[in-house]
Amino acid sequence: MAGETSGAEGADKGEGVVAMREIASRAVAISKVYGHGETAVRALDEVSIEFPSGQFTAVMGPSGSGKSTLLHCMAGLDRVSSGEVWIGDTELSRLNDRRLTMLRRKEVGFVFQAFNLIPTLTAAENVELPLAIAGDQAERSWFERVTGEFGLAKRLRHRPTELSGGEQQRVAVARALLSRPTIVFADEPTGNLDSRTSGELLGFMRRSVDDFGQTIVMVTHDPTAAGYADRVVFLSDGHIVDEMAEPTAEKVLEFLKRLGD
Ligand SMILES: Nc1ncnc2c1ncn2[C@@H]1O[C@H](COP(=O)(O)OP(=O)(O)OP(=O)(O)O)[C@@H](O)[C@H]1O
Repeated sequence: MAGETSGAEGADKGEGVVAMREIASRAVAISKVYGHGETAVRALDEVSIEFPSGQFTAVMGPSGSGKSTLLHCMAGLDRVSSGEVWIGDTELSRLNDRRLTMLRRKEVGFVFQAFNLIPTLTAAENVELPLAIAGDQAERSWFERVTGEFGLAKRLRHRPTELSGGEQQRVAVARALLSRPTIVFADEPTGNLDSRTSGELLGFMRRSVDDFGQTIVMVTHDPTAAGYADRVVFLSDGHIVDEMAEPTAEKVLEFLKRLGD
């Protein structure tokens, strides 16, 4: 986990000791340019940001503003053009592909909009897959706690086609959490879910932050989804243009309206 600290968040006021909050992941002036010459697109332009441990951050912004690019670069799924990405104490650009893959397996969970489960495996096998690939195994009690919290205990022997969309996405989030990663990135995890099922999934994600101390960064277009987060970061044109603490759906909607004016 990270050695970096920030601010006085989490300060132990009783003893006057400032218990610094760890930073799970951070970007230092990262830029990402796709293509070359006249057709080059600068998707991220010197973005710096910190994601404190145990915090749920939502990333919002117009289509094409660089949200997915930010997530992919932070998760080590894509390389930055310049700048530094840190997961805990490790700077990703210094890693070769093999070490980057190993770090991703251990330290990073990723949830995609399109569930991305393996159709021939059961829910339990899907949840265990990343650890199995890494030659590892979760403690039974932790596996049961995660799948239990996500309401999957009675669905573990089912294959993805036998599960609802909401259940499939809960399997995907449980899979991302099982290795107790430093950070979980979720790219529009509720994009394919109806509002009731979205609310359920977001409730589970919120509890994984509150109960397990998980760190989550989630891209969303939905102000209601952003209302489950501790903080919202707004991207526009490859820049972070603002952020909001303790968001509510109403506050976020109001802000987005003003941003669009
Ligand atoms: N592989 C790529 N090659 C070239 N350009 C790309 C590539 N991926 C993204 N871009 C461009 O980079 C910019 C940022 O894209 P990105 O997908 O990060 O935006 P986004 O905010 O996630 O958008 P959306 O909300 O529509 O998913 C866009 O202009 C996009 O066209």
